[in-house]
Amino acid sequence: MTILDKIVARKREEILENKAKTPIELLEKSEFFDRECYSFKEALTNTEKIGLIAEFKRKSPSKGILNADADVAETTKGYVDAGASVLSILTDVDFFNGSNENLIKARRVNEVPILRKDFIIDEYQILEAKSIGADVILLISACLSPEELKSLGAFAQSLGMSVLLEVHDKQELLCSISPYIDAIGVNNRNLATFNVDIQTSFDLADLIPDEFVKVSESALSNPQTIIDLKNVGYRGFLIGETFMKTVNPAETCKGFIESVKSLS
Ligand SMILES: O=C(O)c1ccccc1NCC(=O)[C@H](O)[C@H](O)COP(=O)(O)O
Repeated sequence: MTILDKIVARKREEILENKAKTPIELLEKSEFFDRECYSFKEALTNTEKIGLIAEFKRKSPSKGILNADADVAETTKGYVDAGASVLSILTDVDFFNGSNENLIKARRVNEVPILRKDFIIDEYQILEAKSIGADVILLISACLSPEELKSLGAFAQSLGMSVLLEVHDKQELLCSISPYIDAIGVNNRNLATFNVDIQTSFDLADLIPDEFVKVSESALSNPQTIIDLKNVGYRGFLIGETFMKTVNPAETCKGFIESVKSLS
Protein backbone atom coordinates (compact mmCIF):
# COMPACT_ATOMS: atom_id res chain seq x y z
CA MET A 1 0.00 0.00 0.00
CA THR A 2 1.49 3.39 -0.99
CA ILE A 3 1.13 6.51 1.15
CA LEU A 4 -1.38 7.80 -1.39
CA ASP A 5 -3.50 4.64 -0.95
CA LYS A 6 -3.35 5.15 2.83
CA ILE A 7 -4.34 8.80 2.57
CA VAL A 8 -7.27 8.01 0.25
CA ALA A 9 -8.47 5.13 2.47
CA ARG A 10 -8.48 7.46 5.50
CA LYS A 11 -10.17 10.18 3.39
CA ARG A 12 -13.12 7.85 2.69
CA GLU A 13 -13.67 7.40 6.45
CA GLU A 14 -13.20 11.13 7.13
CA ILE A 15 -15.80 12.07 4.49
CA LEU A 16 -18.39 9.79 6.14
CA GLU A 17 -17.61 11.33 9.54
CA ASN A 18 -17.83 14.88 8.17
CA LYS A 19 -21.08 14.22 6.29
CA ALA A 20 -22.63 13.01 9.56
CA LYS A 21 -21.26 16.01 11.52
CA THR A 22 -21.96 18.73 8.95
CA PRO A 23 -24.66 17.90 6.40
CA ILE A 24 -24.66 19.68 3.02
CA GLU A 25 -27.53 21.98 4.08
CA LEU A 26 -25.26 23.40 6.79
CA LEU A 27 -22.29 23.82 4.41
CA GLU A 28 -24.56 25.83 2.10
CA LYS A 29 -25.44 28.20 4.96
CA SER A 30 -21.79 29.13 5.58
CA GLU A 31 -20.92 32.85 5.36
CA PHE A 32 -18.51 32.05 2.49
CA PHE A 33 -20.67 29.74 0.40
CA ASP A 34 -22.21 32.36 -1.90
CA ARG A 35 -19.15 34.57 -2.35
CA GLU A 36 -17.75 34.94 -5.85
CA CYS A 37 -14.47 33.06 -6.21
CA TYR A 38 -11.24 34.77 -7.23
CA SER A 39 -9.93 33.55 -10.61
CA PHE A 40 -6.94 31.23 -10.39
CA LYS A 41 -6.03 31.78 -14.07
CA GLU A 42 -6.18 35.57 -13.78
CA ALA A 43 -4.00 35.54 -10.68
CA LEU A 44 -1.32 33.35 -12.27
CA THR A 45 -1.19 35.19 -15.58
CA ASN A 46 -0.75 38.64 -14.01
CA THR A 47 2.64 39.59 -15.44
CA GLU A 48 3.43 41.94 -12.56
CA LYS A 49 3.92 38.93 -10.28
CA ILE A 50 6.07 35.81 -10.54
CA GLY A 51 3.12 33.36 -10.24
CA LEU A 52 3.96 32.00 -6.81
CA ILE A 53 1.46 29.70 -5.07
CA ALA A 54 2.72 29.87 -1.50
CA GLU A 55 1.74 26.94 0.69
CA PHE A 56 0.94 26.71 4.38
CA LYS A 57 2.08 23.18 5.30
CA ARG A 58 2.89 22.20 8.88
CA LYS A 59 3.88 18.59 8.25
CA SER A 60 4.33 16.20 5.36
CA PRO A 61 4.48 12.43 5.02
CA SER A 62 7.91 12.72 3.39
CA LYS A 63 9.56 15.16 5.83
CA GLY A 64 7.57 14.99 9.08
CA ILE A 65 7.05 18.24 11.03
CA LEU A 66 8.15 21.29 9.05
CA ASN A 67 6.78 24.03 11.25
CA ALA A 68 4.63 23.50 14.32
CA ASP A 69 4.53 27.14 15.39
CA ALA A 70 3.90 29.47 12.44
CA ASP A 71 0.67 31.44 12.77
CA VAL A 72 -1.55 30.86 9.75
CA ALA A 73 -3.02 34.37 9.43
CA GLU A 74 0.33 36.10 9.94
CA THR A 75 2.21 33.75 7.59
CA THR A 76 -0.31 33.81 4.74
CA LYS A 77 -0.68 37.60 4.96
CA GLY A 78 3.11 37.81 4.88
CA TYR A 79 3.18 35.59 1.77
CA VAL A 80 0.69 37.85 0.00
CA ASP A 81 2.43 41.05 1.11
CA ALA A 82 5.65 39.55 -0.27
CA GLY A 83 3.99 39.10 -3.68
CA ALA A 84 2.48 35.59 -3.73
CA SER A 85 -0.31 35.32 -6.33
CA VAL A 86 -2.21 32.45 -4.74
CA LEU A 87 -2.25 30.69 -1.36
CA SER A 88 -2.34 26.93 -0.91
CA ILE A 89 -3.61 25.69 2.43
CA LEU A 90 -3.32 22.05 3.45
CA THR A 91 -6.59 20.99 5.05
CA ASP A 92 -5.80 17.30 5.57
CA VAL A 93 -5.64 16.64 9.32
CA ASP A 94 -4.07 13.22 9.73
CA PHE A 95 -1.10 13.31 7.35
CA PHE A 96 -0.33 17.05 7.09
CA ASN A 97 -1.54 18.55 10.42
CA GLY A 98 -3.77 20.83 8.36
CA SER A 99 -7.35 21.92 9.03
CA ASN A 100 -10.36 23.65 7.55
CA GLU A 101 -9.94 26.26 10.29
CA ASN A 102 -6.53 27.18 8.86
CA LEU A 103 -8.10 27.88 5.48
CA ILE A 104 -10.87 29.96 7.08
CA LYS A 105 -8.26 31.99 9.00
CA ALA A 106 -6.32 32.61 5.76
CA ARG A 107 -9.54 33.57 3.95
CA ARG A 108 -10.41 36.19 6.53
CA VAL A 109 -7.19 38.14 6.03
CA ASN A 110 -6.35 37.69 2.33
CA GLU A 111 -7.87 38.75 -0.98
CA VAL A 112 -6.18 36.32 -3.38
CA PRO A 113 -7.31 32.92 -4.66
CA ILE A 114 -6.93 30.12 -2.12
CA LEU A 115 -6.31 26.52 -3.15
CA ARG A 116 -7.77 23.90 -0.85
CA LYS A 117 -4.87 21.45 -0.84
CA ASP A 118 -6.41 18.10 -0.03
CA PHE A 119 -7.23 14.74 -1.56
CA ILE A 120 -10.61 15.30 -3.22
CA ILE A 121 -12.56 12.16 -4.08
CA ASP A 122 -16.16 13.21 -3.37
CA GLU A 123 -18.45 16.13 -4.29
CA TYR A 124 -19.04 16.71 -0.57
CA GLN A 125 -15.40 17.89 -0.20
CA ILE A 126 -15.93 20.43 -2.99
CA LEU A 127 -18.99 21.85 -1.22
CA GLU A 128 -16.94 21.91 1.97
CA ALA A 129 -14.13 23.75 0.12
CA LYS A 130 -16.62 26.39 -1.05
CA SER A 131 -18.06 26.69 2.46
CA ILE A 132 -14.66 27.46 4.02
CA GLY A 133 -13.76 30.12 1.47
CA ALA A 134 -11.58 28.25 -1.05
CA ASP A 135 -11.51 29.32 -4.71
CA VAL A 136 -9.59 26.42 -6.22
CA ILE A 137 -9.63 22.66 -5.73
CA LEU A 138 -6.97 20.11 -6.57
CA LEU A 139 -7.85 16.91 -8.44
CA ILE A 140 -5.05 14.34 -8.36
CA SER A 141 -4.96 12.10 -11.40
CA ALA A 142 -3.25 9.30 -9.44
CA CYS A 143 -6.29 8.84 -7.19
CA LEU A 144 -9.21 9.36 -9.60
CA SER A 145 -10.50 7.71 -12.78
CA PRO A 146 -10.89 9.85 -15.92
CA GLU A 147 -14.69 9.80 -15.36
CA GLU A 148 -14.31 10.93 -11.74
CA LEU A 149 -11.94 13.70 -12.82
CA LYS A 150 -14.53 14.96 -15.30
CA SER A 151 -17.52 14.81 -12.99
CA LEU A 152 -15.72 16.37 -9.99
CA GLY A 153 -14.19 19.05 -12.22
CA ALA A 154 -17.56 19.90 -13.76
CA PHE A 155 -19.13 20.05 -10.28
CA ALA A 156 -16.46 22.46 -8.98
CA GLN A 157 -16.77 24.70 -12.04
CA SER A 158 -20.58 24.72 -11.66
CA LEU A 159 -19.96 26.33 -8.22
CA GLY A 160 -17.71 28.97 -9.80
CA MET A 161 -14.50 27.38 -8.52
CA SER A 162 -11.29 26.73 -10.49
CA VAL A 163 -9.79 23.29 -10.91
CA LEU A 164 -6.11 22.41 -10.75
CA LEU A 165 -5.44 18.96 -12.20
CA GLU A 166 -2.30 17.29 -10.82
CA VAL A 167 -0.31 14.77 -12.85
CA HIS A 168 3.18 13.39 -12.55
CA ASP A 169 3.75 11.50 -15.78
CA LYS A 170 2.80 11.48 -19.45
CA GLN A 171 0.23 8.71 -19.12
CA GLU A 172 -1.64 10.49 -16.31
CA LEU A 173 -1.56 13.71 -18.30
CA LEU A 174 -2.91 12.25 -21.52
CA CYS A 175 -5.82 10.39 -19.92
CA SER A 176 -6.86 13.23 -17.59
CA ILE A 177 -7.28 16.26 -19.84
CA SER A 178 -10.87 17.49 -20.06
CA PRO A 179 -12.73 20.80 -20.44
CA TYR A 180 -13.46 20.68 -16.70
CA ILE A 181 -10.03 21.88 -15.58
CA ASP A 182 -8.40 25.32 -15.59
CA ALA A 183 -4.78 24.56 -14.91
CA ILE A 184 -2.47 21.56 -14.99
CA GLY A 185 0.05 21.02 -12.23
CA VAL A 186 3.01 18.75 -12.77
CA ASN A 187 4.05 17.32 -9.41
CA ASN A 188 7.81 16.86 -9.25
CA ARG A 189 7.25 14.55 -6.26
CA ASN A 190 6.22 10.99 -7.00
CA LEU A 191 3.49 10.47 -4.39
CA ALA A 192 4.12 6.73 -4.23
CA THR A 193 7.89 6.81 -3.67
CA PHE A 194 8.48 10.46 -2.50
CA ASN A 195 11.28 10.76 -5.08
CA VAL A 196 11.56 14.32 -6.36
CA ASP A 197 12.81 15.30 -9.81
CA ILE A 198 12.27 18.74 -11.29
CA GLN A 199 13.02 17.30 -14.72
CA THR A 200 9.43 15.93 -14.63
CA SER A 201 8.12 19.49 -15.18
CA PHE A 202 10.53 20.08 -18.07
CA ASP A 203 9.64 16.74 -19.69
CA LEU A 204 5.88 17.35 -19.63
CA ALA A 205 5.85 21.07 -20.49
CA ASP A 206 5.29 20.69 -24.23
CA LEU A 207 2.57 18.07 -23.78
CA ILE A 208 0.29 20.46 -21.86
CA PRO A 209 -2.13 22.21 -24.23
CA ASP A 210 -1.77 26.00 -24.24
CA GLU A 211 -5.33 26.63 -23.05
CA PHE A 212 -4.35 25.41 -19.56
CA VAL A 213 -2.15 27.38 -17.18
CA LYS A 214 0.95 25.29 -16.49
CA VAL A 215 1.92 24.88 -12.83
CA SER A 216 5.06 23.23 -11.47
CA GLU A 217 4.63 21.70 -8.00
CA SER A 218 6.98 20.52 -5.25
CA ALA A 219 10.70 20.50 -4.52
CA LEU A 220 11.24 24.03 -5.85
CA SER A 221 13.90 25.87 -3.88
CA ASN A 222 16.17 27.58 -6.40
CA PRO A 223 15.09 30.96 -7.89
CA GLN A 224 16.91 30.11 -11.15
CA THR A 225 14.66 27.05 -11.58
CA ILE A 226 11.62 29.35 -11.64
CA ILE A 227 13.19 31.34 -14.48
CA ASP A 228 14.02 28.13 -16.37
CA LEU A 229 10.47 26.82 -15.89
CA LYS A 230 9.00 30.16 -17.02
CA ASN A 231 11.06 29.83 -20.19
CA VAL A 232 9.31 26.55 -21.04
CA GLY A 233 5.84 27.97 -20.37
CA TYR A 234 5.09 27.52 -16.66
CA ARG A 235 3.11 30.33 -15.03
CA GLY A 236 2.45 28.91 -11.55
CA PHE A 237 4.95 27.61 -8.98
CA LEU A 238 3.71 25.78 -5.88
CA ILE A 239 6.15 26.00 -2.99
CA GLY A 240 5.65 24.80 0.58
CA GLU A 241 8.64 23.22 2.27
CA THR A 242 11.25 25.79 1.19
CA PHE A 243 9.33 28.44 3.14
CA MET A 244 7.70 26.44 5.93
CA LYS A 245 10.89 24.77 7.16
CA THR A 246 12.27 28.18 8.14
CA VAL A 247 11.50 30.12 11.32
CA ASN A 248 9.87 32.94 9.37
CA PRO A 249 8.24 31.48 6.23
CA ALA A 250 6.90 34.83 5.00
CA GLU A 251 10.33 36.48 5.23
CA THR A 252 11.89 33.53 3.34
CA CYS A 253 9.17 33.86 0.70
CA LYS A 254 9.91 37.58 0.35
CA GLY A 255 13.61 36.89 -0.20
CA PHE A 256 12.79 34.17 -2.72
CA ILE A 257 10.50 36.45 -4.78
CA GLU A 258 13.14 39.19 -4.73
CA SER A 259 15.76 36.73 -6.00
CA VAL A 260 13.49 35.54 -8.83
CA LYS A 261 12.77 39.15 -9.81
CA SER A 262 16.45 40.01 -9.78
CA LEU A 263 17.10 37.16 -12.26
CA SER A 264 14.20 38.09 -14.59
O1 LIG B 1 4.79 16.58 0.62
C1 LIG B 1 4.64 15.35 0.75
O2 LIG B 1 5.43 14.65 1.41
C2 LIG B 1 3.48 14.65 0.12
C3 LIG B 1 3.34 13.28 0.30
C4 LIG B 1 2.25 12.60 -0.22
C5 LIG B 1 1.29 13.29 -0.94
C6 LIG B 1 1.42 14.67 -1.12
C7 LIG B 1 2.50 15.33 -0.60
N1 LIG B 1 2.63 16.70 -0.73
C8 LIG B 1 1.64 17.53 -1.29
C9 LIG B 1 2.22 18.47 -2.26
O3 LIG B 1 1.94 18.28 -3.41
C10 LIG B 1 3.14 19.55 -1.78
O4 LIG B 1 2.72 19.97 -0.53
C11 LIG B 1 3.22 20.78 -2.68
O5 LIG B 1 3.39 20.45 -4.01
C12 LIG B 1 4.41 21.64 -2.22
O6 LIG B 1 5.60 20.88 -2.26
P1 LIG B 1 6.92 21.32 -1.50
O7 LIG B 1 7.30 22.68 -1.99
O8 LIG B 1 7.95 20.31 -1.87
O9 LIG B 1 6.60 21.34 -0.05
